Amino acid sequence: MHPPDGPRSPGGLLDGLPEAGRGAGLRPPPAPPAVRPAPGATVRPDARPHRDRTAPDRPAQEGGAPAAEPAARTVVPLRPTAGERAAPHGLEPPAPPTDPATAQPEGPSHPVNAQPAALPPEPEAAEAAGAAPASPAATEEEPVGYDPDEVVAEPAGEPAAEPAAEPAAPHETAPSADPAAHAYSDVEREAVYRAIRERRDVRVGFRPDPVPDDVLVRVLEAAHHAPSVGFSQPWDFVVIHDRGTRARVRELVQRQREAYARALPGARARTFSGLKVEAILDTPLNIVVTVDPTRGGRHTLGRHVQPQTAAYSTALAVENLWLAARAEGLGVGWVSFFSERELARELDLPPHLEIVAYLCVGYVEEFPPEPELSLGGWAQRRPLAWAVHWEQYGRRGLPGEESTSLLEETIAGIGPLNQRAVEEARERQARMTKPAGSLGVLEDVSVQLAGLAGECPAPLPEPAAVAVFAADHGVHAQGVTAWPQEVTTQMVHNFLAGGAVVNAFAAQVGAEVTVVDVGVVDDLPAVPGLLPRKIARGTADMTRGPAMTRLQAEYAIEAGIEVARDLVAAGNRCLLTGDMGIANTTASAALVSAFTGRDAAEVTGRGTGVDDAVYEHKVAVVRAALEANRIDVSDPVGVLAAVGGLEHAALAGFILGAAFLRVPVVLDGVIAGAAALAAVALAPDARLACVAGHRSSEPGHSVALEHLGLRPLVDLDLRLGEGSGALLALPLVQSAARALRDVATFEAAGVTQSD
Ligand SMILES: Cc1cc2ncn([C@H]3O[C@H](COP(=O)(O)O)[C@@H](O)[C@H]3O)c2cc1C
Ligand SMILES: O=C(O)c1cccnc1
Repeated sequence: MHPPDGPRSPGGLLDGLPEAGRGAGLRPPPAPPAVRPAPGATVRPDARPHRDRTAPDRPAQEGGAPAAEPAARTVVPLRPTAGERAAPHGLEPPAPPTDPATAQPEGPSHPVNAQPAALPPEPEAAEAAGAAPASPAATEEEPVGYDPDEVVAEPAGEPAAEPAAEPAAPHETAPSADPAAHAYSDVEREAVYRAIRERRDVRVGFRPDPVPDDVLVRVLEAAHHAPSVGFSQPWDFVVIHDRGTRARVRELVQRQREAYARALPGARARTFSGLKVEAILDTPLNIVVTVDPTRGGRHTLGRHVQPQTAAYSTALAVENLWLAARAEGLGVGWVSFFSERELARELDLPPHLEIVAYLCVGYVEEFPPEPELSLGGWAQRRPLAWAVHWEQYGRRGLPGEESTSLLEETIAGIGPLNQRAVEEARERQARMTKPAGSLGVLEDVSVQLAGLAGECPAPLPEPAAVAVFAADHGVHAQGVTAWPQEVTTQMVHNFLAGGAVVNAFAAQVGAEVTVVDVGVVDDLPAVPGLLPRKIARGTADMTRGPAMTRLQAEYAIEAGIEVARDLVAAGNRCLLTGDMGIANTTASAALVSAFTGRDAAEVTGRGTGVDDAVYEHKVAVVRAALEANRIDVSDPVGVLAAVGGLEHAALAGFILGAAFLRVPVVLDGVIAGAAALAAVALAPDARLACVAGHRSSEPGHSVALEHLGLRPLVDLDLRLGEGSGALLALPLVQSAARALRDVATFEAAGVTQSD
């Protein structure tokens, strides 16, 4: 599946990002957040340390809507901006630090195929960089004996090994000024980090060779030295060689695997069918790791408020076992496709035990350089920078970097198409066995996808995921729709039960449906498939002032960015927009009018279907909302806050997130079009990641598409939303990509070209 110009790296979240795209300037700092909750319960705490918390509250307008005028904002300088950094998420592996004990790696890690940033270099590299080689003492084998006293002081109190280069006993060493005096030698540390880096969940390529008893004891000793809550050591290890037992366990696993496969959307199911999930019979032994949640008696220190810490402790034992196994050259595969009770019965375990892990252990032909699921395209490694927050969740940045908001970082990372890939794609289209231009708009789509991915041909845009952002609208109170507000909640339940149009279309084209609650009035159940990201219980009535506070709009945008990141990290290569929110065509019309300058009457449609009288009223409501708020298109977040919905803001973030990740985003109807106007106002190059799935019959949608310069792929008088139009376009986008990838050239197929 490599492009014709030779092998490439496995392809990370940010691979192919043209450097030109990294330095896009930041917008001027957004105007200050008016830190006030909207009427109704504000669900997210409305403050962050890096945002201005001192902005005085404004008196609420009648109806409780927050005031429009912003107060002064504390601007936190960004040093450097994400765009100025050499590689915000580490396109390069880190340069070897000269002293890994103290030096910070220069550059963050490659998101997929390099060492994590915190991990020092290979031993050779460390030595080449001037690190001291190991003394012979360091390589002498220590007997691995079990000393309970050692472990009582876990984990911080465990005696640190003396640096190998200075073999003096700790009590003889003069107090050192160096706080890292107890660090291991470079070589020892590298060995620790190497085991962590190269540990793999192995499922293929096991050898039948038996595992010698002494090796197995060492590995189990390592597991047994794990930290545990209240030093309860709640684990046990059942070592299984018996082939009959393993064959029966494998049958249980097979059944679960089949049930899981049946629940997968098409594209996922295809990838999954090629994935191995267990090596129960391929390995010479299996180890069942159990937890006894009662071990240690009634008063186990630390467990009484957090009973789950017993299982956590046992998981730590599994990790110790796994790392030790890696050092011994043993592969370990953790099988989780089983019903715990079924397996416990099969293994005749005492009923008070629970199973934490079922491990397949054996020597391997090789350790894959990356997780098998990453190499197989199932999921990708999240960059460390996504996971590190300073002082408060949401303030991101790696140590040594200035923290930045997700929105600022995302905007700064959105760039133009990769021109080399664009030209290669155009040139290839001209050589494909078809008359030039005969695939019409699909040729442009294929070129866009190549430019976006930075490689020609682009990866196929599958698997694909539609995110349906759901929220309610204060403007519903103005009587702009025939449907009661509770239909938003009811439809969310319908989506989750698989009964809506979005589900039917997604099933047809093999896409996954994720519903995101960013602002539904009602409480929603915690169920798989629903992401709870409620920012507020609906917006305020925009005819009386801003629909949201600025901070709520920012939170919603960031929620959308996060959803895009998560879906892409989970292996999706194409995102689709979806929406649900009774009355959201009214907010869409206001946004389209605000961003395009067109009159309310030109951009307001009948939504779910309203009669002439309600339609006239709806136009007047849109106009009133635009008059009640200060509209400044140079401040897109402010516009979203004024007349948008929480789902519009989240969709804008979702589009920005896709553009940042250089993954195509197929837009649905008027709600997505309105959100895309905001996204493109924030980052003009975000448009390059967008494919207009269809043209809805809402007039505001055509206006938005025209303003965005996007040509819709499907035009079928749809006016539903939910993601329906985007899903219908998905096979077209995928076909465009596949044609560029698979169609032979005239030279290759021996077909004569026209003169
Ligand atoms: C049963 C039902 C299912 C829907 N699915 C999408 N929408 C669409 O219609 C709503 C917007 O239209 P308006 O602004 O006229 O209220 C949104 O929820 C949108 O997703 C639906 C609407 C209804 C009633
Ligand atoms: O065209 C749309 O996107 C649309 C129309 C009506 C209701 N919801 C969405």
